Amino acid sequence: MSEAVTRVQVGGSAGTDPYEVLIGRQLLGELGGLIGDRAKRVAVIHPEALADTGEALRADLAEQGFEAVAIQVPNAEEAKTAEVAAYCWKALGQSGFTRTDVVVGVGGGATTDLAGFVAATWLRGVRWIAVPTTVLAMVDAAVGGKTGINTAEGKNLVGAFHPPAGVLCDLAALDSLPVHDYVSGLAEIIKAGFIADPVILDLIESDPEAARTPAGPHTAELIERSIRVKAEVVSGDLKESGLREILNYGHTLAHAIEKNERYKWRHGAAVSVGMHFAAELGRLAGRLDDATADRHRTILESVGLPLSYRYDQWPKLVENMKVDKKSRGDLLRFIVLDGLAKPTVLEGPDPAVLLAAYGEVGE
Ligand SMILES: NC(=O)c1ccc[n+]([C@@H]2O[C@H](COP(=O)([O-])OP(=O)(O)OC[C@H]3O[C@@H](n4cnc5c(N)ncnc54)[C@H](O)[C@@H]3O)[C@@H](O)[C@H]2O)c1
Ligand SMILES: O=C(O)C(=O)C[C@@H](O)[C@H](O)[C@H](O)COP(=O)(O)O
Ligand SMILES: [Zn+2]
Repeated sequence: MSEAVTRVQVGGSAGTDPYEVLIGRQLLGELGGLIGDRAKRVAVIHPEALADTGEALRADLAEQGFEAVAIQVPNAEEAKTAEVAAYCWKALGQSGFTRTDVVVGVGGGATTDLAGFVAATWLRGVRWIAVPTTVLAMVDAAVGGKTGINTAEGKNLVGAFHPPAGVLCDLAALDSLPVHDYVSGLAEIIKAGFIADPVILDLIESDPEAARTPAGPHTAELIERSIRVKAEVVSGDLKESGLREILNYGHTLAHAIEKNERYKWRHGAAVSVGMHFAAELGRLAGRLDDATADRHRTILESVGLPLSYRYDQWPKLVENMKVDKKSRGDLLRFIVLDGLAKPTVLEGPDPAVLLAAYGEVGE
């Protein structure tokens, strides 16, 4: 008997095509149907770490009658470059990829961001399907249509809003994920807890050690709740004209750290430090109560996420934050909390307050 599949709908308002996020096990049988009859060719973009998965998918799609190619890209952030995107465009061109053909991105958030970007830009936009294989990609990166690559100047500076035609979250994929990567994804789950769904925080706090593994008792619920938070936000504001900015909680500093580390840090680890900073900023700005601010440290630390970054790097981080997409002119803007699940924008904080908040984070 097949296990239950949960379906979460995304979009469908304001002229966007709705699509579904499927959460369950053994979901890859759904792929052919999502690709549809109009496609002749399918490109499966996958990272080196998932070479076997990528090849198995390609072979399966070929058996179903598609002209299927597998495009292997580097692991992690090394895939999110203009050079790798160009390599993928070349492979699509050589396969004769047309507007009815489909890209499938299988992997972590770096791979799905790249695959979505390649799909957004090829022929000015072809359909794509996300098959996220990390917890972070399931709960965040693969949902919502933000696609893109990094440049030397900053994180995700080149990209497009291009929602997928469907998202398949096969929980079985998480079993092969290194614990470091699993825990990194918990940062975005905790983010969803602080900005919108505090039950997420209660579930993690009930057994932080168990939350660190896919075998934990609340894994499926944590993933589903986080996807529902993301789905609701992006359904109301696909192109980030307002509400969607709350998903950037902790990201202003996080992206500055990632750039400073030349994209060698895991995104979730940087978001963890970034949320710690945002909590201190909220507290010092007089917005956030002490208990909720302190809760950030406790919960992030309890699952093994980092809280600190190098104090002496502050001037560089400030420079990096200026290219954050939420900036307007010379004004830095941060998402902070007015209380639990009450995200808001803090515009142009006093540099002294920013430094004081970083004083709590820097080591
Ligand atoms: N588009 C969005 O809305 C959005 C949201 C959040 C994060 N992101 C982006 O997502 C990226 C981070 O994604 P991530 O945390 O998934 O990291 P990742 O994609 O870098 O994956 C981490 C590592 O795990 C490997 N891997 C993936 N699945 C595996 C599996 N099942 N078993 C073993 N190894 C596996 C990858 O090849 C990589 O080496 C960042 O670039 C971030 O900017 C985008
Ligand atoms: O979907 C969003 O919107 C987010 O901000 C989710 C973030 O977790 C994600 O890291 C996103 O890629 C950041 O977007 P950016 O526009 O700040 O690059
Ligand atoms: Zn993120």
